[in-house]
Amino acid sequence: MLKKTVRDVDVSGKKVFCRVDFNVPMNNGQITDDTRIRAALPTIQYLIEQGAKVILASHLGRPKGQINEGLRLTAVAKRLSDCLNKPVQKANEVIGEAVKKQVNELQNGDVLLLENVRFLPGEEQNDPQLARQFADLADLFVHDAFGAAHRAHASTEGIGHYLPAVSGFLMEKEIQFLGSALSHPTRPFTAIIGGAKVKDKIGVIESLLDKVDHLIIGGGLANTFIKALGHEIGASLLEEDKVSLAASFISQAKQKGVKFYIPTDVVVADRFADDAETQIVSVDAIPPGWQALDIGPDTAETYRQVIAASKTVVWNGPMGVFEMPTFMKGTEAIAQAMAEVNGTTIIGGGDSVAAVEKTGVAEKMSHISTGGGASLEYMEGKQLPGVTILQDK
Ligand SMILES: Nc1ncnc2c1ncn2[C@@H]1O[C@H](COP(=O)(O)OP(=O)(O)O)[C@@H](O)[C@H]1O
Ligand SMILES: O=C(OP(=O)(O)O)[C@H](O)COP(=O)(O)O
Repeated sequence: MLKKTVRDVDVSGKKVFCRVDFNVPMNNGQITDDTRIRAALPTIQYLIEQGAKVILASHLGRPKGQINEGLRLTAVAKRLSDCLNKPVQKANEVIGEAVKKQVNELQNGDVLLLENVRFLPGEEQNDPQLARQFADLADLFVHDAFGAAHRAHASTEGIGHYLPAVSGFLMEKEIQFLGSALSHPTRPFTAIIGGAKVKDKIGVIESLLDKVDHLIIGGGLANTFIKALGHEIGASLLEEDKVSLAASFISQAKQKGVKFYIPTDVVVADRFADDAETQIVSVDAIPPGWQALDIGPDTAETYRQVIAASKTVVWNGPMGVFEMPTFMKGTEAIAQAMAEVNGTTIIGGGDSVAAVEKTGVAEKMSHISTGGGASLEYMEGKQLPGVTILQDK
């Protein structure tokens, strides 16, 4: 079903609540990759040019309904202002009297960024009262946070019950591209899944097994599968209650004729630090107390060959803790392999995109998606709540 976009409505002089995904990778208060900010600029610039009063809202990280000084959006407002080449006002709260006053003082074309919406527990609970408070600030809801479209939260879904809701340009572009590239993928079709959001992503594997020819597992997610094979994984990141699910995916893959790849060797470290002591070990020889923080060289070479022979590759989730140079080689190898594919390559997710940017091969990808979990769920064929809530054309 086609959804209305910001082009289909009159925004001039209107107060527009625009949800964006400014959940950017940060290190010590510094933004390490601003792809998600730049990706939202076309919608924001359009709203400014049309003379809307722009109220931007985003989450940053997972502060779990509490104020977390390290997760304020101050640096984001500054970077946005630099990108737009115009002042961006920043609210110190998500909602309340001070925010209302700031909104009421906005002139046409002004931009105000609210504080991290996840400072309030009502955001993730999709509390109707909070959604109503957001809606009361504005005349229209523009949803441009594709990366958070799989979340039914107050600022991504709830608000749409109280205001006319349309998509922004980024949301529109992501859905169009992913829809057409993945409806009839050229084969072999390979999906690569890694990263640390194991609970969120492991479920996606079930439906991917009906779609792909090869499924490659890496990153923190791989440990749950290594454990499912019966190996000890020391102090590695693990989702204990997902081990039997992981085992069932390994046998389902066999039945369905899907080639399923789990690391055969890993880089282990004696602690979670760039200057830790490291070893490359087989997955059946992870020493007690050590943690797997990257795929090993044999695994990277196997994965490279599978990727190189594919015609469609979708990748979400780094192969290791790429933020630390010591554990970046696996992710780098996969990024290089993706760059050499003669076919369609799609990479999604805040950290995955940052990793590809860091490796310098971003321009070689067919599509860089701002959503990791969102693009996986979209690929599964799931209805994304943040899209469903938008008005039909
Ligand atoms: N073996 C590992 N152990 C712990 N964390 C890991 C491991 N491999 C990758 N990670 C972490 O996963 C994070 C990214 O995961 P995720 O949020 O799922 O990806 P994305 O943002 O691309 O969707 C990175 O911060 C990275 O350091
Ligand atoms: O970073 C995001 O997702 P991603 O890591 O799947 O790309 C989005 O901003 C959603 O964040 P969330 O997974 O904390 O809801």
